[in-house]
Amino acid sequence: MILVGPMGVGKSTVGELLAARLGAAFRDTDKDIVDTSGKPISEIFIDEGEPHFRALEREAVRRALAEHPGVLALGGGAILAEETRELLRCLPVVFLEMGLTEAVKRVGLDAPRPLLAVNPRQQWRKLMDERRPLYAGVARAVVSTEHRTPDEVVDEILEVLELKQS
Ligand SMILES: Nc1ncnc2c1ncn2[C@@H]1O[C@H](COP(=O)(O)OP(=O)(O)O)[C@@H](O)[C@H]1O
Ligand SMILES: O=C(O)C1=C[C@@H](OP(=O)(O)O)[C@@H](O)[C@H](O)C1
Ligand SMILES: [Mg+2]
Repeated sequence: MILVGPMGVGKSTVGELLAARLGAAFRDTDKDIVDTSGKPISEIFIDEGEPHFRALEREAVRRALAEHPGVLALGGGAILAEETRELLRCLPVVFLEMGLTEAVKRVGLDAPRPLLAVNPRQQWRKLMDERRPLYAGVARAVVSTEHRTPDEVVDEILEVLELKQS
């Protein structure tokens, strides 16, 4: 199962819980990139620039999809690559979503995201206008994460994918 959606929506948090619930392994392409390159994502953006990060990301996603049968969280911008969208076709992809106010709140609580470092509200709107159709296009199901704890988001994912034990 693959989780996509914008920065801060909870892909990493929910992915880990979902994997535990399914007794499956969890993997996160952002973490793979950090482990391989030996530095945080914010530093890769500063030192090598976003195009280089996107190339590392395409490779990390390709490898994870080939190697990893469990739950996989992608970085928020991974679906910008057509090659990645093509690889996701026919896979159980879930689009986690939330609105602007919630996004600004959550991203502020967490590790720095270079793309929202300056004027987060305006940047968020711009990113989501571009990305919403891409997320929706690859997803088999859309799950709202607002007013839900990460555990409740897991319940909803299992429900919509009809994997829930009754
Ligand atoms: N359902 C939720 N409700 C409230 N806060 C959440 C929820 N899911 C995640 N968070 C918080 O939002 C922040 C971003 O979560 P994270 O899992 O890193 O998102 P992503 O991987 O999508 O960028 C973290 O501080 C996390 O604790
Ligand atoms: O949306 C994006 O372009 C990005 C999302 C981040 O991952 P999360 O979605 O896990 O925050 C990380 O890959 C990088 O900062 C770029
Ligand atoms: Mg993440």
